[in-house]
Amino acid sequence: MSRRAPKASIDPDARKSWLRRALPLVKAHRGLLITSLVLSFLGLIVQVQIPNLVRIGIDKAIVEHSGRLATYVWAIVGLALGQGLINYLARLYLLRTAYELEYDLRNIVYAHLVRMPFGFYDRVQSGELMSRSGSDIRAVQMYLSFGPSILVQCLIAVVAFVLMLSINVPLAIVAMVTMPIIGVLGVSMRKAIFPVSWLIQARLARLATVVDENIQGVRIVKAFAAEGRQLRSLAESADRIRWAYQQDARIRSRWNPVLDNLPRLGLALVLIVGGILVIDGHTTIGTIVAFNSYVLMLQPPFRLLGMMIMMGQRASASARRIYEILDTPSDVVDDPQAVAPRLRGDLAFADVSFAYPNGTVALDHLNLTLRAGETVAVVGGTGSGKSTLGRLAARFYDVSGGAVTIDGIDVRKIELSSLRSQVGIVPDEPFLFSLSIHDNIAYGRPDAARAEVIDAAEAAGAAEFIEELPEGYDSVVGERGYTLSGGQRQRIAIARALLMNPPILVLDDATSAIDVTVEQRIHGSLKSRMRGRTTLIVAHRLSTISLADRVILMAAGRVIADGTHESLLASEPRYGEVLASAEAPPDPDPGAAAGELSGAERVVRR
Ligand SMILES: Nc1ncnc2c1ncn2[C@@H]1O[C@H](COP(=O)(O)OP(=O)(O)OP(=O)(O)O)[C@@H](O)[C@H]1O
Repeated sequence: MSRRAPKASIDPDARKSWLRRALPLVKAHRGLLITSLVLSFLGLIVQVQIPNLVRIGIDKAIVEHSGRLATYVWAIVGLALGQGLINYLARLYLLRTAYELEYDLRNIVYAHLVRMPFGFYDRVQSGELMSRSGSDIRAVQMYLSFGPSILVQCLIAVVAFVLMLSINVPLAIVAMVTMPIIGVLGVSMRKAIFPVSWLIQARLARLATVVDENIQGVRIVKAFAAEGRQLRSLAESADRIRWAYQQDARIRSRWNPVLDNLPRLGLALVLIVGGILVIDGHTTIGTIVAFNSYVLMLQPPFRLLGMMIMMGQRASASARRIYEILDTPSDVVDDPQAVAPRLRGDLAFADVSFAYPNGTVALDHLNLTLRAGETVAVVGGTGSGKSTLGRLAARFYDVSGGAVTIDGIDVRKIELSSLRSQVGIVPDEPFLFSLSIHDNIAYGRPDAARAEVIDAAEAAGAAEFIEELPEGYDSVVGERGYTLSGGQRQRIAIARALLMNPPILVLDDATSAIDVTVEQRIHGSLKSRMRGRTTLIVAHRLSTISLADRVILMAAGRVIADGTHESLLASEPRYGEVLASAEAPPDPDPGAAAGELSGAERVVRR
């Protein structure tokens, strides 16, 4: 299916009101919107003619016997059919406008989200983002598309009132008496309901977060036998929602009977005043019947006024939240003079300092150079800044001080897409998509041939277990790849990075879940694949460190020692300490013989 780009964007001027900022989007679809509004106005004009025709039919054909009843009946049927057709078209165009607007809004928000830097995702909760890109977009869309249509429907009141005035002035005024009251009460009810419905939305979002965490974290919940606790937190959230819904029901049941019965009061008033007028010979029976219809016909638009005000309040709050995303600039963007060279792989950190957006200092005036083709293991205590090195090399974040360079070029001067295709990162908890294994490995190069995918899988030591799966490379892995063990997922992630053949490869604890014996087996192929490639390995295990030519030891965001494994072992007591704490205790693991540890098992062991 072809994808069309959004037809317009949101006005970037944050000083303007939310509606004015959204105007370019509405204008881009004005053809559809105006067609739907004109059609619904036409429909209303036809609709108000029907009671009038009933009036003439009763008065002429039934009371005065001066016309054929069938003529009026057919005319009414014809008008009703015409109105049905017009309403059908009006609704069709209105819904098309609504979904076109929603499509554009979704694409605008999503295009912005994918451009957001990592720091943004560190701050914002995924549940919150889901809600912004779901219900908030819908609330804005509803108001932009249905708002004008409700206004047009309210015009029916004006048209019908004019028509009633032309028939009988006093009775027209009587018929309209209850309408302003319905309007005012409708608005008051919505005002009373709005805070509660807002609370319901917020609590539903909270519940969604709890459910989301329960599902995402089900392995940890089960591993810690915390089902009871999780259920209690779920019940708490559900309870809060129940309370809010009860408040909503209380307000509605207080207001609705009044709002429902006011039109009946209108009918009674029309009957009594109209009845007197008929008895006195000032009007006809047909007029009373027609005015009855008008009283009933006019009531919904007046009630809609209240709804429109509420929709407006909700849309304004939703728009504010959406604009918050759109107004957050992406600080990691391409420099206008950025280049896209084929990199050799000389990677250098020159006096690099870096703090995460929350202020945590991760690197402190760090200096490190990796020559092209060199394999370096980074060792250090937890939180010493090892993983941060790879994230800065791929420019997931920008340094706070100093510079990261590749082949002497500052990474901020290299086009992001070029940089990221040439710096491959394999994290310790890789993310797999619920696609086939082939597609997961070929994620960075969707056009890769099956032979290349198999070759990468072989180098990563994944080919063997993949071939044993019932559908081999076409097996679809469960959501996030959870049908595979942790080590199997890691090997697929390594294959995914190797297939890209990047000149710089960062293995961030990427073999931590792979059983040592399996790791030993794939060492040969990994080593040959690392040859000629600059490889940075964040390592805890001796077996992994042995893949490297050189080892650096990190502490508190700095390099504190640099040398071969043997020289560090001999000269640097802190190196021995870090290794000892990482290696201990050797675990006589019955599962290890069969393969790797699953995610939950590893969590339990940690
Ligand atoms: N996204 C983040 N937001 C804020 N602080 C972070 C983030 N990621 C890491 N940190 C902090 O930055 C510091 C360095 O983290 P880093 O992940 O580089 O350490 P590490 O040496 O790889 O640790 P480990 O071996 O435990 O993975 C730590 O204090 C950590 O808490």
